[in-house]
Amino acid sequence: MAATSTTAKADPSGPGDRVLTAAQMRAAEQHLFQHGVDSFALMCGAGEAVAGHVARHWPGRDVVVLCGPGNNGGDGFIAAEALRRQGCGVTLLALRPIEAYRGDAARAAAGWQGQWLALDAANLETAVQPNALVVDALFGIGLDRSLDGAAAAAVNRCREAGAMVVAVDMPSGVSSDTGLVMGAAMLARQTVTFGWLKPGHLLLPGRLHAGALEVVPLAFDEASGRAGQQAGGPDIRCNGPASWILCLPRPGAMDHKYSRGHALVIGSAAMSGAGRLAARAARRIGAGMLTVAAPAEALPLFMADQPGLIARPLGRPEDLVEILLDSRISAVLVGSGMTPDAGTREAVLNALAGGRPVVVDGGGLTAFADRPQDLFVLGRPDVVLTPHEGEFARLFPDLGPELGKAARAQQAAQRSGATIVLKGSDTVIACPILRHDGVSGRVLVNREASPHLATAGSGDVLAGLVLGLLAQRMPAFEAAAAAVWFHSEAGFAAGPGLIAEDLPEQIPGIRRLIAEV
Ligand SMILES: NC(=O)C1=CN([C@@H]2O[C@H](COP(=O)(O)OP(=O)(O)OC[C@H]3O[C@@H](n4cnc5c(N)ncnc54)[C@H](O)[C@@H]3O)[C@@H](O)[C@H]2O)[C@@H](O)CC1
Ligand SMILES: Nc1ncnc2c1ncn2[C@@H]1O[C@H](COP(=O)(O)OP(=O)(O)O)[C@@H](O)[C@H]1O
Ligand SMILES: [K+]
Repeated sequence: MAATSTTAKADPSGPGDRVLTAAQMRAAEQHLFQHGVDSFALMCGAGEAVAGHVARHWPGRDVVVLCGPGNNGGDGFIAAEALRRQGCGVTLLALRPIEAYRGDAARAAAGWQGQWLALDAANLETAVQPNALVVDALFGIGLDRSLDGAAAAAVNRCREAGAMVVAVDMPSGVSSDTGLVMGAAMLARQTVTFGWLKPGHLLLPGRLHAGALEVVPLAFDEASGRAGQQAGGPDIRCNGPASWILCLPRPGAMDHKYSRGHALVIGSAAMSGAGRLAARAARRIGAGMLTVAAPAEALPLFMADQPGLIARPLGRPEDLVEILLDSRISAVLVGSGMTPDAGTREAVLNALAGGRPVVVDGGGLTAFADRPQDLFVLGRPDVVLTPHEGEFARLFPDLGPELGKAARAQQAAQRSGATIVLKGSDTVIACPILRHDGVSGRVLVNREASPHLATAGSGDVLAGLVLGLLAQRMPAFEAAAAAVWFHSEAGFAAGPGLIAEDLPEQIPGIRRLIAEV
């Protein structure tokens, strides 16, 4: 079931759940070197770990090792020699002549006792036979341009031959910071990485190229991870209960329905289903009280669906202002199922002016496409914007995919002053608050979600989950992250054939499992 599988999925995230960019990784490495760790010993540890991984998964199999020009290639030489010594048939193809290697990679290359073959078309064709086992040690975190020439030919040959690829650190061709494919990229069955996961292992399409992940800690420890992240860039982590469980609301004996949070959903007549789904989700995640404010003609639909909610008519914009005079309302959702027009814009602005935490979703986001600045209320991290890619592009047209999803969400959070949930199979949650220790902001990447969530109304459920947690006074970044996690767990639990209506009904079971942790 979902929550158990998530526990299993959380294991390979290495020491802690940090995710380091290439620059942070290099800073972590420097920290180790300053504390007496030898760089060649680190490379030997990496290469031997790769050899161990291959020997464990494919005992006795012949293997082709492809070595690039830098330290990733260095890891490859060490792995190749370790496998050769264990008696495996190893064919090694190197992108450079041996005399071109420098530093630790040169030392590792000198230790290779087998035949030196150039990585060229002829050798590739001979060595990479159908179903070959290939260790990809071409490029790791040092990839700085698109693959071409022999490296691109190696990717093509492995693909043509249906080779089983084990990637060293990164599948070559995938940017470790963005997860984007640079020209061409290996499609690995498994990736063995060092220290911590990199954003490119989690973000699409990199996640699909990396396959199953194994993180080998080597000498990296908490202090070097912290030093790495403090060197610059965001504090990126995998989204999971560790990031928010301490502030997940739990009802107590002294609670009553109002103290558990009074959530307000602004519903629409045109697409009432969105508000109904969101309301259901907010209640299932624990909001004690839920009011829907919607055009009078839609109210019977809400009431028939859910006898436990309160429905109030919303005719003129002032009605919302009046409803918000009720100080017990502790969070508001606006935009789900609403048309992106001037009326919706006014509703969003009125909701924001109410001073309560607000989730702005769907039409509430697109309504600001031609004036995004009007939506950006700086200093309001309790405002959560939940765009999918299309909505994001309308609000932040200059933050294009080439920046990578983690950086895009982080920059959007800084610009808007709001908590950002950039949705997808690799949903990223970004906090606008800068940390005191020089780390430029917190970012969580949701590792995986059920593709069955790609169905109409699923985003409305997510918005309702965020609302329900905000209403219970969970801090916005944690509420958004927990909602994304519950949503993806609900997707796994409901499984094939799920419709959005199923998702809120999965929440109590998942919540129960969390309580047991
Ligand atoms: N940083 C660490 O903490 C550790 C790093 N190790 C290994 O070292 C790797 C990083 O090594 P490097 O910094 O040398 O980087 P890489 O070996 O990933 O690649 C850099 C080299 O490739 C060249 N290059 C980059 N893109 C290219 C392209 N598209 N076509 C042709 N050449 C290209 C660069 O000019 C440079 O020579 C890691 O990925 C990992 O495998 C491990 O040995 C142990 C720990
Ligand atoms: N392929 C996918 N795999 C996993 N999750 C997905 C996938 N596609 C969409 N989702 C998730 O489903 C939800 C869809 O939201 P959204 O696009 O707003 O749809 P709607 O407005 O129809 O509810 C988001 O939470 C998103 O992260
Ligand atoms: K690689």
